[in-house]
Amino acid sequence: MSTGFVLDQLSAGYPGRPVLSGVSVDGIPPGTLVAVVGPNAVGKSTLLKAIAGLRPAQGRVLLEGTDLATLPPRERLRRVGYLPQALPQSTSLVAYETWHSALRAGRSEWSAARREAAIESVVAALGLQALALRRLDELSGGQRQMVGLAQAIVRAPRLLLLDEPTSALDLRWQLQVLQAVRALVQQQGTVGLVAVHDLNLALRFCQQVLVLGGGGVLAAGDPAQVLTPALLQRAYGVQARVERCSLGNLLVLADTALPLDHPLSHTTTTTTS
Ligand SMILES: Nc1ncnc2c1ncn2[C@@H]1O[C@H](COP(=O)(O)OP(=O)(O)OP(=O)(O)O)[C@@H](O)[C@H]1O
Repeated sequence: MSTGFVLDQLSAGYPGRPVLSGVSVDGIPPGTLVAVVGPNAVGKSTLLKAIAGLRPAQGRVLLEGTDLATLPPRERLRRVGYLPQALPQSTSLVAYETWHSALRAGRSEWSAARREAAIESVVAALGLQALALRRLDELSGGQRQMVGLAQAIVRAPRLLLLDEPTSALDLRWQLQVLQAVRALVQQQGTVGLVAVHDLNLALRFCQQVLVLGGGGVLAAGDPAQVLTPALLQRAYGVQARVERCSLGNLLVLADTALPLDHPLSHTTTTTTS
């Protein structure tokens, strides 16, 4: 029985607008956090939605040897946790109730005690104690983003898809959230795909990176090897350096935006059909 996560020739898009064509990813082992990166509109959200089963797609998504398209919707919901890019709706429910709803929908077989324990564990991991009894319509954008993240994680999915989970978070919470997500992924043997714009977060927290470009995969693998100045120029149309900081961590320093018509700029590339 094969383990981990495989994308086999996945194509997805919108009526009259193909976005991704033939995206393949070799077996990603359990316990791996993968950064999905690339310029605006390249298809990061489309990819995560297609994997989650929220957009029609051609090709196969295999998780632990199972083609997700063959699963009944309820079972797919159980195995796949998805955090959309949009912040959770502002409702009068308190955060704790939204986590319970997520468990009722995705883990109805769990006992009440197990559900309570799952919520407590995620609240502790993300540091959300102060938010548990707050109404969503009284929270800031960043606080709502963290509540939504807990909803995706609390069901202990085997595949976690997070679309820009740190976009509304301050510096401290970006670190706290990605540290917690990486630890959960490793402890639970989950595969996590996280769309991020901040390449330094990808370098710091993700074991693999998937760089999208031109309707497919531009590069994939160990972030420290993949995110080179040449790749950054090709993918984003920027001149950038990758240097080690005083702690020994690699950092991307983007220096110059190349002109839009620069021959190596991604902006000259169109998506394939
Ligand atoms: N509902 C939709 N209908 C038609 N086209 C769409 C729809 N949603 C997205 N698109 C188009 O699909 C392409 C990919 O969008 P997507 O949101 O996947 O990009 P992204 O890489 O996540 O971008 P960003 O970094 O800006 O969030 C874009 O050209 C976008 O305009």
